[in-house]
Amino acid sequence: MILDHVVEMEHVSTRFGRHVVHEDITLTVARGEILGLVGGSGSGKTTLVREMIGLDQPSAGHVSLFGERLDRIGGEALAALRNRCGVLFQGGALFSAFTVFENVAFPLQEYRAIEPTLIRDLVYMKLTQVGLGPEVAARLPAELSGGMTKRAALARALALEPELLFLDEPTSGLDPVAAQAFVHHLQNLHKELKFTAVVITHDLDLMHDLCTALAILADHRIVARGTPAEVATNPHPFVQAMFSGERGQRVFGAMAS
Ligand SMILES: Nc1ncnc2c1ncn2[C@@H]1O[C@H](COP(=O)(O)OP(=O)(O)OP(=O)(O)O)[C@@H](O)[C@H]1O
Repeated sequence: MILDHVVEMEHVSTRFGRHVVHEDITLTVARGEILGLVGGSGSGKTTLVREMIGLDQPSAGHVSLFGERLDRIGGEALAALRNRCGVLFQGGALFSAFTVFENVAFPLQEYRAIEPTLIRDLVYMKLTQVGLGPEVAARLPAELSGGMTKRAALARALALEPELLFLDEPTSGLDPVAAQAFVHHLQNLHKELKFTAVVITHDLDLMHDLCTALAILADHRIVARGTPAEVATNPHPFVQAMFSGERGQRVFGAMAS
């Protein structure tokens, strides 16, 4: 069977001046998988994701999104590809002066010519999908709890029914109970909507419960890539520090030993 690759990065190197971030990275994201992108602070996770959607260009190598080489297409074609992606930024990043309704409606008004009544129905549908009641629609972001903010931001990221979802530390700032509920919700949505996702995370529970694959970024390269169970047994020192510690052992148990 030929795997359908949503993202393909080939021999990607990234430098900012003399500062080397990535060196010869080859990484694919298969349709339907939830790939956890894991690495230390400053290891280049965000930059890698920005390159996947053409917001940054690598210094060498190339990136394909939905089978199209990003270095070979123009602005309009790139915008069309980006519209097939949803992004959940770290911390939610809702527009603070807009209500939840207006935040979720924004991509629908911006990118699609849709009747106002249909927009209203779609917004309420998205809110239901992420587990928010209609009473939340009129609230401002400042009036939401951390968990509700994440859910509202997820509703906005899902507004255009993306094939590919980028989640930047989706559980950061949530207490363990809210984090677990959010991950559980993402799992159910993934079953229902069958999107592909790339998740930047440091959360071992999320890696264990949500990710179908992990890619570990260290020493400017992808040093491990595979199922969470495969990656947990990788001998690279960064991987071992992460998975063999007390918390890693508790979450991954026998997998990492
Ligand atoms: N536009 C830029 N100009 C110069 N340096 C940059 C730029 N963008 C990123 N960097 C540098 O590249 C490195 C990787 O940054 P990046 O944000 O991708 O890391 P990260 O793994 O996402 O970090 P964190 O987990 O802390 O968010 C950092 O040293 C950062 O300072």
